[in-house]
Amino acid sequence: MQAGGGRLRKLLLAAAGLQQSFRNVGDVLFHRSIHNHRIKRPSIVHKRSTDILHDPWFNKGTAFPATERDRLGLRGLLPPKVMTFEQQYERFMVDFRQLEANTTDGADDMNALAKWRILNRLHDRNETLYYHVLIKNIKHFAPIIYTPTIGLVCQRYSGLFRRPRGMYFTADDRGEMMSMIYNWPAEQVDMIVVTDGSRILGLGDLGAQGIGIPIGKLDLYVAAAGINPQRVLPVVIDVGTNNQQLLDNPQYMGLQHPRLDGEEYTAIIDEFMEAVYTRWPRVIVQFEDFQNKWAFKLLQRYRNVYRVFNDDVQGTAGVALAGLLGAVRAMGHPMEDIAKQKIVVVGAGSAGLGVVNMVKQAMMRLQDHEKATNQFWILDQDGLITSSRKGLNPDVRQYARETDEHDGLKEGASLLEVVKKVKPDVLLGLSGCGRLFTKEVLEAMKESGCPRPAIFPLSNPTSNAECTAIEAFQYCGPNIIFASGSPFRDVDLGNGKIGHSNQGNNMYFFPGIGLGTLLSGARHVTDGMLHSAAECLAACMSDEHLQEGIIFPPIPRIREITAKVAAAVVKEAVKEDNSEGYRETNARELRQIADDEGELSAYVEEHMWSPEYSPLVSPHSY
Ligand SMILES: NC(=O)C1=CN([C@@H]2O[C@H](COP(=O)(O)OP(=O)(O)OC[C@H]3O[C@@H](n4cnc5c(N)ncnc54)[C@H](O)[C@@H]3O)[C@@H](O)[C@H]2O)C=CC1
Ligand SMILES: CC(=O)C(=O)O
Ligand SMILES: [Mg+2]
Repeated sequence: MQAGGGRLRKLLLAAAGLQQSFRNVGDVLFHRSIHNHRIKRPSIVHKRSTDILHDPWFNKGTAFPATERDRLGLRGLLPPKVMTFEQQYERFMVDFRQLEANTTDGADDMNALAKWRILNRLHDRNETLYYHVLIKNIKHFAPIIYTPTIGLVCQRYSGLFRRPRGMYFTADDRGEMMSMIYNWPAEQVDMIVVTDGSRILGLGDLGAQGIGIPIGKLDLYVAAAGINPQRVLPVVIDVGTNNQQLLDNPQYMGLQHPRLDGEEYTAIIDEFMEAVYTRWPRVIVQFEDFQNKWAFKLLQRYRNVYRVFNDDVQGTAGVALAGLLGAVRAMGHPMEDIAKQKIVVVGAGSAGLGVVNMVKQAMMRLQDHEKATNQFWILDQDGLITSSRKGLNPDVRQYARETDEHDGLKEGASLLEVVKKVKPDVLLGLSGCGRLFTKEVLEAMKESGCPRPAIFPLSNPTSNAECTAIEAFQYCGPNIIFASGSPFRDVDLGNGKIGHSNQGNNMYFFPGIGLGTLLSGARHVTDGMLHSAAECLAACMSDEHLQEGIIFPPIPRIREITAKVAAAVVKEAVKEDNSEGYRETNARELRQIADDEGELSAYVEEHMWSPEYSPLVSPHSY
């Protein structure tokens, strides 16, 4: 009997063990008591003792209350003092501030890397506290877990790697991906950010080390969009690298052969997509930092089949469009006047072309501007693109300037020549090439005649920005509207005046697109949803702020702004009849909710995860 009971217990334990390998999806759910009190529902943990302390999802460290210490076999395994969540937060921040104070003489990047290490260790230990720290200090920490520091982290990732995060699919996994995907411990995944590491920020091909970017983007999904961190998955698809330094580096942790290309490459991405959508049919996949050669092709290949978008092409476009609409209003014109702006874009890659396409569509939407393509002058590394350029792909050809135009600009004209002749209103950099907006270029912009020229050096990280905020204000004058991809400090213009430095980064956009797509259950991410999001982001700014040159909301408001953007996305998806509903809310109910602004924002906010501890109960203890 006893032996049989023992076997049964073993079987039950084995079953529990199996469950252990699947994390308990910790949606924050509240129960309303009969007295209408909000009571936190417990999470069931299929672990005990030190296994709980080593699981960042369940670990509360010193905050485990005495009852849980008894219930979960933790008594004696922690220092005696039971701390509150806020006390833990304070303890972390005190320690962190001490480090900052003690390393101010260190090199900037060492300082930033040290901060990243500390945050990363907290992430590994206690996810709830990590996201609390991140959300409360988003302005201070976004530059660490995201651009610019994450660029440095990616460059050094083979050395920095300690504990795995996310999944690696490689060219060697062909034929295995459909089963590999089940190695991921979460039963449900809502958001995947995937890169092939081929163009990480403006830093080029970093191969498997590019995993830092999906991790950073998904941290923002959690912090800004309230996506449950148990339901996100960062992925790198490693098809090799063409970066010679990585190929030669014995410490490099990726595949050390040249990148696969052509049909071999697409077969790998196809297999990955099929695997992902077989296991999680409703997941949203964000493509990130794919080289230009593949970014548009993959987007076209999948956008009508799966719930996907490309952040560099579409996210950047959305944020740049919102910024330009703001700049037009700051000039004292109505938004529709965007159609009259003369826009010089440096960089004809995924981001540059994505922006131009979306701004063109906005010009046509807002002002029925048939010749919208005429408003753009696009340069790449060979200078101004004209119709006499050989081998132009059709996406770029539509914007190529005619060489017989009255301004007399020739094929390959330099940026300085273009700015001098065109006298643009907007100068936008998405070249990945630092310092292209030279003193002379900026001075020429000052002479353009535009009362408030927009200077947008959007390339990342900071070292790749086309100019700094100080340079822009110094050479182009105090009236400019300035936005950069990575953050710069505001500039002291003297006489108590401030030159505002906006961060024009897709971080204001992609979290709302992802959240809105999720909560609407949209079948596809449509252009209409992207435009509604951009117009919503632009509308977040008051005329007073715009007059001061502030065209994007401050980073600490990112969660509130993301909720608004997500609501605009849900509304548009419903309007387009592209929405299937989400969880218990079906498409019909969602239509009713979307009709009422208050109900819609409550619906969005209700579904945003916040870092809070929930009581833990173990099946072994009842
Ligand atoms: N602020 C933001 O939210 C975002 C910024 N970016 C940044 O934009 C940059 C470009 O990204 P992608 O378009 O994806 O790269 P890409 O590689 O697809 O395109 C780069 C383009 O810049 C051109 N270029 C390179 N050197 C140049 C030079 N010296 N003069 C003129 N043009 C030059 C290339 O010919 C190419 O057309 C990166 O630094 C990236 O970090 C990208 C996405 C979002
Ligand atoms: C911000 C971003 O997506 C990039 O620089 O690639
Ligand atoms: Mg990117």
